[in-house]
Amino acid sequence: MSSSSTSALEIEIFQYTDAHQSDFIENLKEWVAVESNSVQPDLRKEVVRMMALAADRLAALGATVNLVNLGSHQLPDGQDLPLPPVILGELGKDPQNPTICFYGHVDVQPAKKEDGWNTDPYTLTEIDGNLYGRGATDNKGPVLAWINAMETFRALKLAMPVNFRFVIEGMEEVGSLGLENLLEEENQCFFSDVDYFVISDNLWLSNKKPALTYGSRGNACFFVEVECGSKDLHSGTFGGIIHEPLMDLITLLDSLVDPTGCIQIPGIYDSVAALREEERKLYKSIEFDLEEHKNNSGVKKFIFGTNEEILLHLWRYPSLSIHGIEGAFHEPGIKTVTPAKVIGKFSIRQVPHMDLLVVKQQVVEHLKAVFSKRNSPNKLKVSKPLGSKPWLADVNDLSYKAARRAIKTVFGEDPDFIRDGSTVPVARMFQTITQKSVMMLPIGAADDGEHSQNEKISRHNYIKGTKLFAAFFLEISKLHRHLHETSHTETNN
Ligand SMILES: NCC(=O)N[C@@H](Cc1c[nH]cn1)C(=O)O
Ligand SMILES: [Zn+2]
Ligand SMILES: [Zn+2]
Repeated sequence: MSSSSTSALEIEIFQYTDAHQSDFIENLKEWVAVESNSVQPDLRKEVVRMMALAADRLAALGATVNLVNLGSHQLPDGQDLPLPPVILGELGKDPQNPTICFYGHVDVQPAKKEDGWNTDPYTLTEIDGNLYGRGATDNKGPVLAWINAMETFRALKLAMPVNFRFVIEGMEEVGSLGLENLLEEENQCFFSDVDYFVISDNLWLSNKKPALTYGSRGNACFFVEVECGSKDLHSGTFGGIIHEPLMDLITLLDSLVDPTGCIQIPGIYDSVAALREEERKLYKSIEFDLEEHKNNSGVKKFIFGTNEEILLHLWRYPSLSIHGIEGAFHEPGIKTVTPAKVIGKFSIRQVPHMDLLVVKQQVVEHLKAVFSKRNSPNKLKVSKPLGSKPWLADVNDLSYKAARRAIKTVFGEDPDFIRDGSTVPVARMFQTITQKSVMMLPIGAADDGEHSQNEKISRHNYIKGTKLFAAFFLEISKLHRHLHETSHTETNN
């Protein structure tokens, strides 16, 4: 449905988009077919191939594309592995137009059919209006939707209403390695004329209602390692007479959070920004369907029972999750061995105004204190391999106004204004480094299953997302020009 204020130009653009749905879906099929998994080193060549495909598509639109080499990084075994290049692309330099920098990533989380997928994760498959495949929503679909919107203007021979800049990376799923340095280096060059940053790498809060995102949590990832010696031991020969590393580790992991979700590390909540009354009211007014969210998760019961508590704990309080134990036996069957070294992996989602250095110190002190009570002779090591800060935007920025109007035009309703419990490290990087406006404009629905089995984007969201981006180009162009004409007139008077 389109609102009554849809212009003739928008109608022409939307009709083109509808008529070319199959082409746009074919493009997504081609991208999903590339197993650009950035987590597994032996698939790095596929990430590099994916970057080249994305660069070609931008170049076909007439963009100048630079594949920037980021050097290499060290794997846990000490081996050096080249990082995939980052795409810096640009199209348009009209001084009358606003310059929008779009960020996206084309690497994906790992996926195997045997993990429980109903279809091959690398063959985009449409079932009941949903397009299933790894990366369909995170993040290949949204990146292509932006490109489709540009392609529509080009195909209809319409003047581009904005200047485009692109940052497309291939290491987002492992913490955007190497990106921050590049952004700092390019701040006065590539980013110098950017007015607005737009990121489309998160989901709506609802399965059906569009959203605009003005905040995301950061993340501090921790490894806690316990080692008793250089080799695994037979539990019949040594069990009961040694301090087993896995027992030490389980005690340490068990000490982190209580069953109400409250983090047990002393001091961790000390600097969390106090909740303001307007904020509480805002949460009350958001249309959030707790039952729908529960169904999307597949679990029977959440820790919290009200919308407000759930949103507070997802968006503006820290949370701690345990992700795995390296070195512990995890295959089917029985193995009566005690591992010599185990590494527990957990992360703490950061909110304003937590400080990563302070958090690390609190974690280390807590783990050491718990460990010392066990009188274990084993070696304890704690490290923080990755840390990203939270991000919070000003919803009065012009880009939010433009996006809100575009959403109303395309979806016929106002968006929810939401924060995101997950982390898009680049949002905070753009904001801190460039001091420019950053907005997250998601097109995926809450049930898209990012990082999960049977990830999808619906045909509806992919196509409407394409229209949304096109409508956004027009709205931000209008508002930006108006603002600059007004300020120019004021200066002259
Ligand atoms: N859609 C964004 C996303 O899923 N981001 C990851 C990024 C991350 C954070 N810590 C390590 N990686 C997320 O888990 O939030
Ligand atoms: Zn993503
Ligand atoms: Zn992701």
